[in-house]
Amino acid sequence: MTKEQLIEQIRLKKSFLCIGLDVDLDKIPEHLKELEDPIFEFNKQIIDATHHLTVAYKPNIAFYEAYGIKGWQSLEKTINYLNQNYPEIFTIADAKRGDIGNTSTRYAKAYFEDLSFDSITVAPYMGRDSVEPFLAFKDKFTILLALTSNAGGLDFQTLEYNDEQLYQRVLKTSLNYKNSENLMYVVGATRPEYFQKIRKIVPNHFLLVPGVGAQGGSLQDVCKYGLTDDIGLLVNSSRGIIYASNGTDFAEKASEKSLELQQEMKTILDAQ
Ligand SMILES: O=C(O)c1cc(=O)[nH]c(=O)n1[C@@H]1O[C@H](COP(=O)(O)O)[C@@H](O)[C@H]1O
Repeated sequence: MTKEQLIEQIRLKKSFLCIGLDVDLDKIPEHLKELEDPIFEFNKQIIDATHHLTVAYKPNIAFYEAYGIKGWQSLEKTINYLNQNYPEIFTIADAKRGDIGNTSTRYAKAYFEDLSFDSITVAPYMGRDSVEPFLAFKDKFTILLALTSNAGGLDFQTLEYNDEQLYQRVLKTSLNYKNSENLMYVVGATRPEYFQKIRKIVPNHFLLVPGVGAQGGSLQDVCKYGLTDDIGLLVNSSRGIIYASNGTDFAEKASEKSLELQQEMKTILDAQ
C-alpha cells in the first residue's frame, strides 16, 4: 500500500484508528474455545464488526508465537483474511525486529513477502544496516521505535548526549537512511509532551501511536501536536477494544468501543 492510499482511507472513513489484535486465549469468550482455531475465529469476528471504523490492524506477533505452530497458523489465516476481504486496510506486523543485514532481510521477506503485511515494527538499536533491508521493499513501511509508551522507555530513549536525547538522534539519523520515505515511527500516547519536538524533526512521517485505552494515553493530547495536514497518525488501541466484553457479544462491544474512538477522530478531522 502507498502512503497516499492510506491517507485516502483515513479521509474516507474519518478514522485514523488501528486495532491491535493481541489475542490471549485466557481472555477470549468461552464459546470460541471449543472451535478448531479460536484465535482466528476471534479475529475474524472482530475484523468483520470493526473494519468500517478502522484503517489498520496490528497483530502483535508475540501473542501468536506464544502458541507455537498453531499460533503461527492463526496469524497466517488472519493476514490472509484481511488481504482477501479488506485489501484497503493497512496491516502492521508488530514484531519489533532488527538484526545484522542479512538476517534483517530474512525478517523482511517473512513479513512482507510470505505473510504480505504492509508494515513491520523495527527496533533501531543495531543501526543503519539493520534497518535498510526493511526499507528496500517498495510500498512497504518500516515503523521504527522512537519513544515508546512503557515506563522503561525512559531508561535509554531520553538519555542526553550533545544536547540531544537518544530518541531525537534515532529520528534524525534514520532520515539519512536509504529509502527513508518508507519510515514511520512509534511514539507512545503516554508521552504527549514530546510530540511538538518530534514533529520538528519528522514533520511529515506517519507516527504509530499506541497507548490510548488500557495504558491511559489521551487522543486529544496526541492530536494537539501530532496531527499534520496529511493526518500523519495511526492511533492504536488493543485491549481497550478487543476485550470490551468476553461474552457472546464481544464483537459488537468491540465495534462500540471502536465507534467511540472513530467519532472522536471524526470531530478532530472535521475541525482541521
Ligand atoms: O510497537 C508497538 O506497537 C508498541 C510500542 C509501544 O511503545 N507501546 C506499545 O504498547 N506497543 C504495542 O501496542 C499495543 C498496546 O496495547 P494496549 O495497551 O492493549 O492498547 C501492544 O501490542 C504493545 O506491544
